[in-house]
Amino acid sequence: MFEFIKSWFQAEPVPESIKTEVKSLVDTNNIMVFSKSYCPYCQSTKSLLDKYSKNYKVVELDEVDNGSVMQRALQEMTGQRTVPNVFINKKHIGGNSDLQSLQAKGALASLIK
Ligand SMILES: N[C@@H](CCC(=O)N[C@@H](CS)C(=O)NCC(=O)O)C(=O)O
Repeated sequence: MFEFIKSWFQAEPVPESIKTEVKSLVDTNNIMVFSKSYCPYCQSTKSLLDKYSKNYKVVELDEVDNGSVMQRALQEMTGQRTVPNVFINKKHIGGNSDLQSLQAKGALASLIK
């Protein structure tokens, strides 16, 4: 048990290649969503984005090989560990609640355009 707790706190550093992969996804997609397929908050985010365009990029972190390491890279980059983790035009937006509040303020449409 102690070993398990120790390994949790002493996780391997995130490889540069994974950080580069995450940055590249953010840089090459106007709307980038890091998601998990079973996550209800992610579903809300995708439903909202669908109203604007189907043309956004989603990576389901639970369905790709390096998903958990990508999630750690995102935490290092943004301070946010949870999904969805949303970027619009390379800018970190935050999670579903952040996206929904932009929508409620009427600020999302202009951000996406
Ligand atoms: N307030 C957050 C809640 C997001 C959240 O709690 N997501 C869960 C998945 S449904 C999560 O990331 N849990 C940790 C994990 O999956 O590693 C938001 O609005 O995006």
